Formats: sequence, structure tokens, C-alpha cells
Amino acid sequence: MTNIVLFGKPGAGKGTQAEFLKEKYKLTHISTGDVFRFNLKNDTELGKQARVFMDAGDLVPDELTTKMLIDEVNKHPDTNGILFDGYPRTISQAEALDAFLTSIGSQVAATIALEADDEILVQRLLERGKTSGRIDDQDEEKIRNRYQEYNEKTAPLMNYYQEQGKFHAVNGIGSIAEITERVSNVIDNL
Ligand SMILES: Nc1ncnc2c1ncn2[C@@H]1O[C@H](COP(=O)(O)OP(=O)(O)O)[C@@H](O)[C@H]1O
Repeated sequence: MTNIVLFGKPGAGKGTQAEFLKEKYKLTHISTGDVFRFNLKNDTELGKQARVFMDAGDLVPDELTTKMLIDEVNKHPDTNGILFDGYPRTISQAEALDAFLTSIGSQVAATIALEADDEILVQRLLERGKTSGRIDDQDEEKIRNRYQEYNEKTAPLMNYYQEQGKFHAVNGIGSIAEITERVSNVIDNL
């Protein structure tokens, strides 16, 4: 299994790139944000538990998120590899992911970060909020809260993966195709 973690701030383009990369490398794309939104929409028990956190732009608690993530991965026993989008977002999640992948005889092959300037990203999210219906994209204060969550809880993961020699940064500004090309260069050289 070639497991890739797509890493980046809210709005950095993880979901957009994932759509191309999953086709190109025949990977299973798991977006924790999408799984949560699906559960919210269908008003499942998980959705009910996650809603308050998501609507505020806070992270959903690790235990709930990790359980959901493992359930998703287990739905694809024969996959070539997983493209993780939005997970892990905390050190505790990264450790849980490592432990889980080790338990199935696998590992993270690489973490690829899409880098972009905060101000550009906030504008992108506000644009997306006009059409996506996502509550967390419509309010600048909630967006700023997501960046704060990112800086406090998610940014430390860069070090975590750097120490393992698995961290690769890619310039996330450019056309979608240009960025796919940059990410592909990293994957092709693994
Ligand atoms: N790994 C995670 N841990 C905790 N909460 C998460 C995780 N992934 C997604 N969420 C929740 O879902 C929301 C939306 O996720 P996502 O679409 O990936 O966000 P963004 O567009 O901000 O990158 C997050 O703000 C958070 O509340």
C-alpha cells in the first residue's frame, strides 16, 4: 500500500488535488471533512456529535475522528493505498494513524504539504462559502478560528513527519494542473 497524507491549511487545495491524484495513482481518497459532512447531512449519531465542533470551526475530538477514520480505511481492504485528506490533524491522530497502519502491516509513505499564503486562503474560503453552503466557510471569524486550530494543533505535525524523513512541501499557488504536476513529482520519486 502506498499511503499518502495530503497536508495543508484549510483552503490549500487538498480536496481539489485529491480528485486528480486518486485517479492517477488509483488510490482510495478519504477526506475526513467529507465523511463528517455526509454524517451531518444524514443526521447520523456521528453527525450529531461532530456538528457543534464543525460549525464553530473547531476540531472534532481525536477519539471520535480516529474511530471514524479507521472504520473508513477498513472499508477498503484491497486498496493500492489511501490518500488521506484532512487526517491526521493533531499529533495524537498521527500517532494513532501510525499505530493503526503498523497493525495492518503498512505505513505512511509520504506527507505532502500544499503551501499557500493565509490571506489568499481566507479569500478562497469565503468565495467557496458563497456556493458550497458550508457554514464554516461563510464567516471570517470561523475561518480565522480554523487557522488558529491549524497553527496550534496541526502545524506541529510538520516536525513529526520531518523527523521521519517523510515531509515534502509543494508550492500550492498556481494552476490546478501545475500543482498536480508538483505533487506527482514527489510521489513518482518515492
Ligand atoms: N482530522 C480531523 N480531526 C478533527 N476534526 C476534523 C478532522 N477532519 C475534519 N474535521 C472537522 O471537519 C471540519 C471540516 O473539515 P475539512 O473540510 O477537511 O476542513 P478544511 O476545509 O478546513 O480543511 C473541520 O473544521 C473539523 O471540524
